Amino acid sequence: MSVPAIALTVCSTAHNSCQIAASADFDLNPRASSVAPSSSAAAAAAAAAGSHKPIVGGLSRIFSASAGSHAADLGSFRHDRSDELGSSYTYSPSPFKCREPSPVTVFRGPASCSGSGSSKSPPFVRTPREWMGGDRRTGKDRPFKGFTRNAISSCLDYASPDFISSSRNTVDVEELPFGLDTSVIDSPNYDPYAMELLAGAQSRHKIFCEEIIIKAFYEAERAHRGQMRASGDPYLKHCVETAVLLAKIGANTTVVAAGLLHDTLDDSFMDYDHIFHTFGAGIADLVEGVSKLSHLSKLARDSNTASKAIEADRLHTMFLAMADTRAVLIKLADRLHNMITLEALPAVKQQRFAKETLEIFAPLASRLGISTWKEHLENLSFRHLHPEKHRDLSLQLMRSSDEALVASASQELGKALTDEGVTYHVLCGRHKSLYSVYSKMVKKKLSIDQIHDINGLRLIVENKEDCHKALSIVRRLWHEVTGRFKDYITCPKFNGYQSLHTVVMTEGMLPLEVQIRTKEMHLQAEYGIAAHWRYKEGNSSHPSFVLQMVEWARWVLSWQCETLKKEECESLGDTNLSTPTCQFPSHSGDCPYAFSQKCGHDGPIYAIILENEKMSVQEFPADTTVSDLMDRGGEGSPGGSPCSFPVNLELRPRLNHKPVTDPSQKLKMGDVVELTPELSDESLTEYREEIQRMYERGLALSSMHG
Ligand SMILES: Nc1nc2c(ncn2[C@@H]2O[C@H](COP(=O)(O)OP(=O)(O)OP(=O)(O)O)[C@@H](O)[C@H]2O)c(=O)[nH]1
Ligand SMILES: Nc1ncnc2c1ncn2[C@@H]1O[C@H](COP(=O)(O)OP(=O)(O)OP(=O)(O)O)[C@@H](O)[C@H]1O
Repeated sequence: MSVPAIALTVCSTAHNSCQIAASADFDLNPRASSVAPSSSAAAAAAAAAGSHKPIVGGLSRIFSASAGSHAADLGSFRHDRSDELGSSYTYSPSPFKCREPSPVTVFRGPASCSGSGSSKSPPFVRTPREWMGGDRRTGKDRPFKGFTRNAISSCLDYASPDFISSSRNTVDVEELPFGLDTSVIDSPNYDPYAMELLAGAQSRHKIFCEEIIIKAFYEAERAHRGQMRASGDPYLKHCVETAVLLAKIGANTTVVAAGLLHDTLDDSFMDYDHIFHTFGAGIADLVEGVSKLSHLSKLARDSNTASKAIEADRLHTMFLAMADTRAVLIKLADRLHNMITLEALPAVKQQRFAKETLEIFAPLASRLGISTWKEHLENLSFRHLHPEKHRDLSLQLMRSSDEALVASASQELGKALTDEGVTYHVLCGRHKSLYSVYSKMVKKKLSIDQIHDINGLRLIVENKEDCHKALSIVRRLWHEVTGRFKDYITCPKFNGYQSLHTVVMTEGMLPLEVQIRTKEMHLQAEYGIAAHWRYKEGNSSHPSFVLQMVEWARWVLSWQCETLKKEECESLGDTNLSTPTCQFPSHSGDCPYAFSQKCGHDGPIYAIILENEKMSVQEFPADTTVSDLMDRGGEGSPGGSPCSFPVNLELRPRLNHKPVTDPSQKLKMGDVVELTPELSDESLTEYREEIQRMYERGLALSSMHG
């Protein structure tokens, strides 16, 4: 596939730069540093992602004390679905729930939705101005009025150059650019913690000052009010943290708003229509996409798909193929925050989530090129799956890696290159992540002392000649370790990978791997056949449509993450910010990224087959219909349906939770097909009788208890 190089370049290093920006937030983060002669992507991303302006004075201070440390978060976790419930849960359904709510959350205190659960009409049918009710005029009896208004005014004035000196620290609600639900703000049960969360988010990323984001925040607050996580944290915190993760990798307002609302469909009274009417189709579809992915993930977890390599691999592909890539991004952020706060769950569930994260979500992050998230997900999973190994290796790594080494070596090399007149595009470094070190030791049966790339530098120069000049400078600066030099430029790897590699000994007697390549070689190493995610996935051979799809997904993300894209383009000396010619996710016929056009007729389809509540991810030819699926009964398994039902039982297929009315309907990637044997009339009668008996027993019991 011909892929415009620059757009793809952006994605890759953009994520490297955000790796740096995000590193302040996570203690398990890969520590990376970079020096670039042109505007440093790292510094710029750090500035964009971590702008800590004191916009709400005391508020932001309160927040940073509590939310700045993720260690403090390690007590909370979102319970993912009904089966995860322990007996300690209380659950109070709202009359406004449009779909069966998932008992994911623990409801404490007044278990109402939006504080309006007792109202006769859904709160969101009122106009925004109607929300301004009585005490808006009087200004009385608003427990957190000043508090709330300060937060809001600060955020609205945030971009103003004279904000700091401005004496105006409140704003009238009339001035807000959209109607605010003041019933939420004024509710006697209102928790100031929500405003602290908003102010804290604003201090961490300026996107939280945008109208649409504030609006999404209030809707999320309304939806999740009264819901708590297992740790005791308000549920809203999870939504905010998910959105902050997205903001920090440069996601745009649509994605961040959908991140705030990502659990509303599954875990609150809110429905698609409400989100659609309030925010439009873009955000509503994304939230729905995340909900769909959550359901699939739950099915996969129940069926232990993570342990079945082929099915797990199909699942990655399916996730990318069936949903808007941005929904996958939100799901990944959701999972990352859940992993950060995994401690609150019982050990068995920690294991299950950690395994699924390692097998399904970390590879997805890798495919999308979000290396920071990938490493976090892996490290956190590793810590839960192998706590002792994690601890031992952490201790060993403290000896083998030096925080300052990569940064100082990078500076030293940068200076030497400049002195010798060798121009370069990027000079960056990284410390190998804990899990990556562990995997390499296991895979290659090595001790930690035999891992030479724990500290690494990468230099991207203009041409081959400069590669060799740079190599000789490296050799002059440090002692080269014998036998570690590899010239993949003269002898490219079988997949076309090209680069010069060497290992040198630094002053502190720690090895340092140096990779030197040109821009073109780097693109090949990030996006071509030699792409890093494929290299890391090892021998797995993917159909071409999967490769195209991953390329497309990565590119779309880089396009969605505007900040990063721009910075990265600049850091590679290119400002050609090409945008797609067609509207995501559909493509015009001539769109070079229209992978679906190419694979539409001959690419296989992966669908989820549910039988007897057991799930499998199966592959079918492109044109498979529901009736083909039914007819396959007996082909694969003697006397059975595609999986296990005997042919003499008529199956009642349901496609994506609805009965199939047209069996000639074609299956699509990611479809969920339920095959349930038809119950005989006698069985149905028995079921009805049993239900009647249960009902009567219930009546008798309730009359006994008055
Ligand atoms: N993207 C990409 N990177 C590669 C590929 N092969 C090697 N690399 C990079 O180069 C590094 C070192 O590779 P090699 O010099 O071949 O080293 P090795 O044979 O794996 O042995 P070690 O240095 O001990 O890991 C890896 O850690 C990767 O970062 C490839 O096919 N694609
Ligand atoms: N010497 C280096 N300098 C800078 N970045 C590097 C270097 N080596 C690898 N990277 C990048 O660091 C990220 C993490 O890579 P990781 O350490 O997990 O694997 P790897 O070193 O590339 O491969 P392997 O573990 O097989 O040696 C990837 O984006 C990779 O491209």
